[in-house]
Amino acid sequence: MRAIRENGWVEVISGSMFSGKTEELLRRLRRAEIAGQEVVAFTPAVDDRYGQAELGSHAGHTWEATVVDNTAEGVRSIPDRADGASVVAIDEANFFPEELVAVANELATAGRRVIVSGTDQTYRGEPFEPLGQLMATAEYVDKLRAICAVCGEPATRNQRLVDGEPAHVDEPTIVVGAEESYEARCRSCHEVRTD
Ligand SMILES: Nc1ncnc2c1ncn2[C@@H]1O[C@H](COP(=O)(O)OP(=O)(O)O)[C@@H](O)[C@H]1O
Ligand SMILES: Cc1cn([C@H]2C[C@H](O)[C@@H](COP(=O)(O)O)O2)c(=O)[nH]c1=O
Ligand SMILES: [Zn+2]
Repeated sequence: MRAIRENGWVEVISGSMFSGKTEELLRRLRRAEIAGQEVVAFTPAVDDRYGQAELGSHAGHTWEATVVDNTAEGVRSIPDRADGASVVAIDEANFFPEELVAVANELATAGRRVIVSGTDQTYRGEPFEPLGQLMATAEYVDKLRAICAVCGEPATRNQRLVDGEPAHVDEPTIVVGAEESYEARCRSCHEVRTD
């Protein structure tokens, strides 16, 4: 006979910007709370779009969160700060370093339900780590699509715009922003300047 084990696991919610990742994360957290589970949420210090200590969606919904430095040290502080919570949520994972992969898996191995959300592609259309590694090692992955701002087809890509024009390939990878500097686009409509 097999022993009963209290397994934890990692769930990843990914996809383009505006695809509903944060709305989906908040939905899962609301349900966990209704089930009487202790929930803790973390957000990186770099993402100040919605104020400091909350997760926020483009539609304006929020959830109280602990702000963590987006450094290896900050990520390593998550298990201690998660205390006894059985559900650990991490939003905007694309701003965290690769140490997040080990920490998420460590928490799951210790029996926690870990829900990680973040966009999986840079504005260049490349993998946005650590999402690639998280998606590969997670038990559950949901990749959401937004609506392409140009043609209305399902959007999987992140269009960065500078003064209304496609951003150049040599720009920094990390630029915090929302509607003022990004659009969701499909593969055909996505553009990166190379001149
Ligand atoms: N191009 C778009 N496609 C779909 N939803 C959009 C788009 N632009 C704005 N939205 C809004 O964004 C909301 C999703 O916000 P959010 O959960 O914060 O997305 P994400 O976390 O994936 O960036 C949608 O419910 C909708 O109200
Ligand atoms: C594509 C891309 C995005 N970012 C930033 C822009 C936003 O602040 C977040 C994504 O937020 P969302 O909740 O998924 O809407 O990431 C970036 O810094 N670099 C990029 O290439
Ligand atoms: Zn399109």
